[in-house]
Amino acid sequence: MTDVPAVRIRNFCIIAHIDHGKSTLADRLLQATGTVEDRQMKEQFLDNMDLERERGITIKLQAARMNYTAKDGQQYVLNLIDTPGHVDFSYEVSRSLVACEGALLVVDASQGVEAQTLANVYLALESNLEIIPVLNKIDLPGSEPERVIGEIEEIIGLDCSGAILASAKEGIGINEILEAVVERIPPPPNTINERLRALIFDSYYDSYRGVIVYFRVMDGTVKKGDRIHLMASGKEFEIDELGVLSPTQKQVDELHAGEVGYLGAAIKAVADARVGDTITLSKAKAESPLPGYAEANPMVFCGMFPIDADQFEDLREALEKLELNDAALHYEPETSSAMGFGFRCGFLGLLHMEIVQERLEREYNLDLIITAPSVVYKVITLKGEELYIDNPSRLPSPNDRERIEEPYVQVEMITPETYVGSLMELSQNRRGIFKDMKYLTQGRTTLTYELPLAEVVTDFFDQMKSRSRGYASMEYHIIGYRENPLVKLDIMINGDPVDSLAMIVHRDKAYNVGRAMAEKLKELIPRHQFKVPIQASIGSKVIASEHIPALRKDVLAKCYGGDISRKKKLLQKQAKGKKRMKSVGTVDVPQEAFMAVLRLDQN
Ligand SMILES: Nc1nc2c(ncn2[C@@H]2O[C@H](COP(=O)(O)OP(=O)(O)OP(=O)(O)O)[C@@H](O)[C@H]2O)c(=O)[nH]1
Repeated sequence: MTDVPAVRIRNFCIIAHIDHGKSTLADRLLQATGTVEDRQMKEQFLDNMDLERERGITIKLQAARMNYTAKDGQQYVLNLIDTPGHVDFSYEVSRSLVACEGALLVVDASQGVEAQTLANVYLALESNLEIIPVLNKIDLPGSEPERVIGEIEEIIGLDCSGAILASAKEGIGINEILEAVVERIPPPPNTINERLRALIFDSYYDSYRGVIVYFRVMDGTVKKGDRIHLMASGKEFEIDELGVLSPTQKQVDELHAGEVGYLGAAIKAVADARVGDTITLSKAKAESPLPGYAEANPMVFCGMFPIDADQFEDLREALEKLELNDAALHYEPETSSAMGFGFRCGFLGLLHMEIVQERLEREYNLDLIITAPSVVYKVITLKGEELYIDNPSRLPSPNDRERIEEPYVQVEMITPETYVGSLMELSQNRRGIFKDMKYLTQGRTTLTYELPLAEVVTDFFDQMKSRSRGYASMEYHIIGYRENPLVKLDIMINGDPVDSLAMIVHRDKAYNVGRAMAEKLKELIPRHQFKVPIQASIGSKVIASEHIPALRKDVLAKCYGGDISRKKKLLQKQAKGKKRMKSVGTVDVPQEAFMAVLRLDQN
C-alpha cells in the first residue's frame, strides 16, 4: 500500500485486565473510523472464536486496519493489534507489543489496576511503548476515575496527566482516544530501504489456504509472489496471498516498513511459522533476525485416554489437526497399565489445557478420561544425567537419583486488604515464600510470593478467587528450577498400583496428601460387589488406607415385580453414569477420581 507514508501510520494495542472493556472499546474504534458499518457490527468483532466468546476471554490475537482523518486534516492508518489477556499466552502478548509503538492502557474506573494489567504494562514499558491511560466505564455510578488515576501513578509510576476518561459502552471519549493515538504515539521508523524483516505476531490454520500469518513489517518491503525465508524455522515459502485486515482480509500487492498485514504461502502447520519468527526474503536475507524469539515450551502436562479404546485413532487424528493450528501443543503416545493407550499432552498453562480438552470433546466428539495436571520435574541421576520428567509415574527410583528440582513461579496478587490474611495463609500452605507486600490506594494490597508451579497448577487460582470473593487477581511467571525433597506418592486400588494416579509431592506434605487422597477416592469411586481397598504409599511403605465397602444388594432388586420399562430406565441411568468411567482392573473408576488431587481438603 504505497500511498501511506510511514509518518502517517500508527501501530498500537490495547492492554486491559479481563472484563475492563478491551473488546468493547475496539468495537467502538472500528465503528468510529467507519471500518465496520454499524449494521454489520457483530458484537466484539475481534474475538471471533466461539470458545472465546463463550468464555469471554481473548485467546487469539488479531489485527485491524483503520483509516482515520485526524483534526489536522490528514489521513492516518491506525493498526490495532489485539493482545490475548491470559497469563498462559504472555509470550504472544510480548510479541504483539513489539509490533506496536504505543498502547492504550484501559482500566475500569470502577475497579482499578489488576495484576494482569500490571504484567502487561511492564512488558509494554520494557518495549518502550508510548502508553495512553484510558479510564473506562465512567458511565457507571460507582466509577472513581481520580482514585484509579492515583493508583496507576502510584503502582506503575506512569504520568496520568493526559489520561482519557471514557465509556466504551456509551461511546464517550472515543474521538479523544483516536486523536491521542495520532498525536502521542510515534510513527514507525522509516526503514523502507533496508532488507525485509517482518515479525510474526499471530497465525492460524485455514484448511483451504494453509497457515495464514499475521505480521508487522519492521524493515523493507514485502510483495506478493516473493519467496520468503523464516529465520528461526529455516523454512522457505512463496507468498501467494498478501493483504491487510480492514478488519476482514483485503488483498494488496505490497506492504512496507511500518505496515501490518497477513500472508498465505501454502504453509502446512503453524509450527513452521511460529509467533516471534522473522520473515525475510530468500534472495536478500537480512543479516540478523529480530530479537526476542523464543519457543513457547509446555509447562503443564496431563494424560488423555479415550474411554472407549476404539477411539484411540480418532484421538490421534484430532490432536494432529489441533496441532496444525497450535504450535504450543505437544503430545506423544502413552501407554498406561491402568488406562490403556492414550497420549501425554503438554500445554502452556491450565487455561490452554482446558481449551484443548474442550475442543477435543466438543468438536471431535471424543469421550476422554483426563489425568491430573503435572509440571515438568528436573531429575539429576546418580550417573549425572539430567532428565525432564513430565509424568510422575516415570520418576526414576530414589536409588538412581541424586536430586529432584521443580519449576518455581513468582506470583503477584492484588487484593482488597480484608483478604490479605487469607491469601497469605493459602500461599504458605502451598509452600510459598513471601517476597513483598505493598499498600495501594483504597485499601488494596499487592502480594508477591514465590511458589512451586506444581502448587499453582492445581486449584490455586480457584482458591484465591473463592477466598477473596472474586476480588483478587493474580499473574505469574516462571523464575527457574529449585531443588526440594520431593517423593513419589503411589495409589493402589484393589491391590493394583494405578500409574495415572501417581503424583510427586513434597516430603513434608506426603502424609497429609496421601490420607486426603485415599479419603477422596473412597468418596468418588462407587461401591462394587466386592470390598475395594485403597492405599497410598511411598516406596513400599503404606501411609494411608481406606476401603469401599461392598454393595449388598443388586440394584435391580429394588424394582418391584417385572416392570420392564422401569428396569430399563434404571439400567440406562447406570449406563449414563458409567460413561465417564474407566475400568482399572476390576474396579470402575470415574473421571473425577483422576482429578481428585485438585479437590483435596488440605488447604
Ligand atoms: N458500563 C459499562 N460497561 C462496559 C463498558 N465497556 C465495557 N463494558 C462491559 O464490560 C464487560 C466486559 O467488556 P469486554 O469489552 O468484553 O471486556 P474485555 O476487556 O474485552 O474482556 P476480555 O475479552 O475477556 O479480555 C461487558 O459486559 C461490557 O458490556 C463501559 O464503558 N461502561
